Amino acid sequence: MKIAIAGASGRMGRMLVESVLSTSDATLAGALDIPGSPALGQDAAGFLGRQSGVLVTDDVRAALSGADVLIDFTRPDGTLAHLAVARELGVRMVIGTTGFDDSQKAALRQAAQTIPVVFAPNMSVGVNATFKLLEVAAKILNSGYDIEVIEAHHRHKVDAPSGTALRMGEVIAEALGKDLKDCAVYAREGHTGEREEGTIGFATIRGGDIVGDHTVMFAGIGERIEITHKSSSRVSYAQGSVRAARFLMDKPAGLYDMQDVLGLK
Ligand SMILES: NC(=O)C1=CN([C@@H]2O[C@H](COP(=O)(O)OP(=O)(O)OC[C@H]3O[C@@H](n4cnc5c(N)ncnc54)[C@H](OP(=O)(O)O)[C@@H]3O)[C@@H](O)[C@H]2O)C=CC1
Ligand SMILES: O=C(O)C1=N[C@H](C(=O)O)C[C@H](O)C1
Repeated sequence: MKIAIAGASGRMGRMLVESVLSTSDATLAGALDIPGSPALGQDAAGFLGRQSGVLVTDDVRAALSGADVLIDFTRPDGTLAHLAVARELGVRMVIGTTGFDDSQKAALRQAAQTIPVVFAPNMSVGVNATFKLLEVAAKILNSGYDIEVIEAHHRHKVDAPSGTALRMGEVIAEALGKDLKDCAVYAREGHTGEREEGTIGFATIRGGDIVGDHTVMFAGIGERIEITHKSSSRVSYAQGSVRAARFLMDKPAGLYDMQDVLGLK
């Protein structure tokens, strides 16, 4: 697999460069970053003290020209711009970026009619297993339990709640036969009144270098159940992304997620 990486000098981009270079069936085919990035013109593996022979560029076409798959962990507007070029060139995409609004998600779905795309808010096997556990828990604890999703991330994260927390909410809502849009409570402040039955609450913590923690609490009377996943390194996201790239190699156009990649559907 010839893999290009967008956001190559970002936190995930660097982890992806390292993962691709250490994967025997993968080669680094391109490294993209945003215009003005100090990484432009540098070797993509320079931060590791290594030479990959791939220079970081802001020329999307050049970065994608020799690639089978683009792995993109950037920002929604950047991802959609890269997706337009990937679609033209027939390059598959693995998208880990979070924070898309509904119209941006619609644009993504449309592009996936032409090229195969894996789009997932969390590429780790552990989080995807947790989604399954939540589905089971929500079905069993379907009444008498108040559901709260609590997430914590590093101080640099720009979107909230995290894409993973939102997906957890969607998985739970779906298991309960609801739409998250109708039952989510994203903020509480001041005189909020009592908790409304059947809602799913979200709480966000931002601080330091926390990689990514998610807890779902099912709070009943006399007991509560908590299902927690904690990331201690971004390596699981990067390895999941490479696995997703491999999955896409023989897939037709369409929108896939990590549950498809891991065979959990
Ligand atoms: N699905 C998953 O498993 C995971 C998803 N994520 C998501 O991935 C995204 C990136 O996270 P992270 O690596 O921590 O972020 P960083 O800010 O560290 O990296 C983002 C990279 O993209 C570049 N960039 C920023 N804006 C644009 C743009 N408009 N167009 C092109 N490139 C751009 C940045 O350049 P510059 O620094 O110069 O601005 C940087 O190189 C986030 O949305 C995050 O939530 C993160 C971890 C796991
Ligand atoms: O920004 C991050 O760091 C992460 N973002 C993803 C999200 O929004 O869920 C995945 C992971 O939690 C790390």
